[in-house]
Amino acid sequence: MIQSETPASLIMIFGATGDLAKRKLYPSLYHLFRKGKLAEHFAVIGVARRPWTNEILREHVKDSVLTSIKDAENVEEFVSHFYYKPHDVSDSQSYIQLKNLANELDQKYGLDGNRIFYLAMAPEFFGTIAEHLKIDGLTDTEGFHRLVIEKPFGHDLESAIELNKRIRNVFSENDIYRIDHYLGKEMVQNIEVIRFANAIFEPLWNNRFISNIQITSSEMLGVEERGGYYETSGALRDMVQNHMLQMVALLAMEPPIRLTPKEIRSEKVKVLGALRTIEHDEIPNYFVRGQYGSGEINGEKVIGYRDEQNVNKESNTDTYVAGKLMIDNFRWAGVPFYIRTGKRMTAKSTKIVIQFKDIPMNLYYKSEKDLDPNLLVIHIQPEEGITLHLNAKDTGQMMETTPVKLNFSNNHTPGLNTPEAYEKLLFDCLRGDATNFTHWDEVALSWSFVDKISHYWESKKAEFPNYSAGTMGPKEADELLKKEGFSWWPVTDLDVKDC
Ligand SMILES: NC(=O)C1=CN([C@@H]2O[C@H](COP(=O)(O)OP(=O)(O)OC[C@H]3O[C@@H](n4cnc5c(N)ncnc54)[C@H](OP(=O)(O)O)[C@@H]3O)[C@@H](O)[C@H]2O)C=CC1
Ligand SMILES: O=C1O[C@H](COP(=O)(O)O)[C@@H](O)[C@H](O)[C@H]1O
Repeated sequence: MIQSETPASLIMIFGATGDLAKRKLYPSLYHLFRKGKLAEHFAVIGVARRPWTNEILREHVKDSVLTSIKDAENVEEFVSHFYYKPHDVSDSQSYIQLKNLANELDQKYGLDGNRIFYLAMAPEFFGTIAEHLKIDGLTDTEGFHRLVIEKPFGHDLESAIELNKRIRNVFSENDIYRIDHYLGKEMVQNIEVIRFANAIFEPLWNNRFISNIQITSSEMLGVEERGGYYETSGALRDMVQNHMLQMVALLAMEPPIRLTPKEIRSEKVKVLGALRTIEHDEIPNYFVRGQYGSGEINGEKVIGYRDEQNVNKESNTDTYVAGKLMIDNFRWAGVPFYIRTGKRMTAKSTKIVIQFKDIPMNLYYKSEKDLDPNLLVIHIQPEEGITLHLNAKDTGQMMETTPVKLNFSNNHTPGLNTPEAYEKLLFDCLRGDATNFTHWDEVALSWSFVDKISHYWESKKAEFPNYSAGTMGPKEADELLKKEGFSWWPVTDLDVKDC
């Protein structure tokens, strides 16, 4: 049975003064509190370097909640559960003080020794913090101890293995919750339900009926203040290694025998393991990289990537990636999964388009127009919904066909307010449900796939910039599909208009 309330817990947020905590974690915790999903028995300790007090943190949390939730109520009561501890991540004394405060709050709120350690900090600190939590006794209580880790989980396979070793010395795999916030998105979670709860899709979900699958995640924003981080990452590590490959795995996996984290993960792992390995010189046939130059977004001039703050003037960093993935198994042999993601593109949109094969013959061959292929579009964001593109008879005397759409839109359902990804993920973690977090095996396979591409790219100088801000990426990305008789479905034309 699904628990509707979380167990008593102490949540310790490392990086409590940072951007992620303010924009995502506090509003999400507040939503859980307001919906009655957060147990009355909860306390939060915010941890960071700056010398704040409980009062300053509470004001900060209040501000974060009121900025993002207009009709927030009982905010004073919510923030009264928050405490702050200035901290030095490499000093044992600091952890001992933290432990004393945690033990005190355990008693005060009746938290049963349950603890969640949320590391909302730069990844270089993850290993050190995990080790200190154990050495300095913060995990010495009776209850559960869970470690929530933000991305990026390593920079490549080697660094990810190293990091994993360090945290696994302290926490078991079952207690490690590696966040991929796309797995908390309503429509990403819906992929599984659309596939496995509808008799009409699953029989067609294979290489006999599907011609190709396209996943686009485009952003209008540039790198903003994250130039320093992005220079070491690029779109391949920032988006493909995690979010894009996770969506591929959910679309391609076999039905799990049970809806348990273990069974679902095991099916996803099989997909990632079946990704065709692309060797060095073949990479240009499968992957295209791009970097934005100056251009226009919403009628405003914007600078190119190389002129952004903390970015090298001759940077070779990819801000765009398009690729063809082949899954070499019985179900998917021969079906390309095209992915593309980038910054400073025409629209903010994440969509999945499943294109079905053409019917064997067109009875309406006398018509001027070709029949449009059937498409199933899963709208991840900003609209949330699904659209099925069919052909129907055009009204009138003639037997002409016209494309029609069957739409379901979450955004247009009255009273339905989709929770933020972080709200769902925090709720799951508090309940001990790791389904929508990435298992180490998935992380390792994703890195080994991506490493081949990044090694190749790092060995070659790119002709950057190669797309203007405000466009859908370099022309090579169109050619990638054109040579196989396909083209990218334009994301904005596929929007859900009504339901
Ligand atoms: N922001 C976002 O939208 C997203 C962030 N992430 C990930 O979340 C993590 C946090 O990102 P973000 O909040 O943006 O980062 P910020 O730079 O905004 O915040 C970093 C936090 O770490 C604290 N900190 C830094 N150094 C130390 C130290 N030596 N000891 C103790 N605390 C320290 C800072 O506090 P102080 O300065 O007070 O010490 C601050 O609270 C990163 O791993 C990032 O990749 C992932 C997805 C999205
Ligand atoms: O993880 C990341 O995701 C965001 C895009 O997330 P979305 O929910 O807005 O689609 C991206 O901007 C960022 O660079 C990356 O680190």
